[in-house]
Amino acid sequence: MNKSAKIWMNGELIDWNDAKIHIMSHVVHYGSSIFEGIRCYDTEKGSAILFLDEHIKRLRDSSKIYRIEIPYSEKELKEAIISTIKTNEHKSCYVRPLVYRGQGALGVNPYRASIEVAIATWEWGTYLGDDVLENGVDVRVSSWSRLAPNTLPSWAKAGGNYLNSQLIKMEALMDDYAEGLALDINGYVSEGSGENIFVVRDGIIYTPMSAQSILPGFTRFAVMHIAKKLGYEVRESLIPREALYVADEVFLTGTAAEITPVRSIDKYPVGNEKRGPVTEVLQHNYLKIVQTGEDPYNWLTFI
Ligand SMILES: Cc1[nH+]cc(COP(=O)(O)O)c(CN[C@@H](CCC(=O)O)C(=O)O)c1O
Repeated sequence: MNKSAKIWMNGELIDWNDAKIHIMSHVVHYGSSIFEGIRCYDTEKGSAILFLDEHIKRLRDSSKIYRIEIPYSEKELKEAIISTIKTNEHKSCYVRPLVYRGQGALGVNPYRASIEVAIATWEWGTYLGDDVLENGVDVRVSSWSRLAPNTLPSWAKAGGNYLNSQLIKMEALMDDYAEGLALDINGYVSEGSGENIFVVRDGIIYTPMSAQSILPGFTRFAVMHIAKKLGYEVRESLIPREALYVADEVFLTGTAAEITPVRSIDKYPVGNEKRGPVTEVLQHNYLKIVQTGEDPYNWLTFI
């Protein structure tokens, strides 16, 4: 992992190696954290954070769902993020704001634990490996379902949700796949351990509905917006597992994953087993924004 000089913790910028928490923190025992994954890009017009306002709002939403009172305003969090990026002298980086329940008293009851806030930044290349944005990845359908509705809320980006993601990821890696795709409890396609998914068939672009145990991602939003602007029909719909096997194209989207083509699923080849034309044009339009800084949709915050 590419360490940076400083991590912001509760208002202070401290050395990376000193950014520690107590073992008796509630979060260590009960997974009581919420977080965001944000990218700052070194665009031709300068460094810019993609979807900053949206990520901070989703962090706020996650805190509301888990009844966590974040002790900083959205403005203060944004300023802290920008300050941390600049202190660490990043031109581009990945940003991880984290809110967690600290010390106080153990036991499930979270209300007696303190609320702590940290912001880490580091340089993080392509999420699923080098050259995958062009060559794609091999994935499998997981034997683990995505979170069941009304159990762990998938719209909250909470640490505990990623225990399900870890099971999906470990199972995929054990069989030499780059990623696992989970179905929802009804057997319809949901999402990857850390990404949303899109399926292209006969020129129509499909993606699971936001109520199908997914984290409704901003990259998913961006891809849907760009696709509609380009004249594609985009459908949020139930996608049966077998649709994956007869798709013309499949790709994953996420802040870390960006737009990653899928070249095979459960050893079934997808299309020509490489990035398809629809995936390529969407990837080109998405990356053009973060590379050139030309921002027709006002998604960038220049710092
Ligand atoms: C479960 C999940 N689903 C969808 C997405 C896509 O959301 P968005 O980034 O807003 O387009 C992410 C982001 N995954 C983040 C964390 C990855 C990690 O390993 O940690 C990310 O991509 O930053 C998820 O974790």
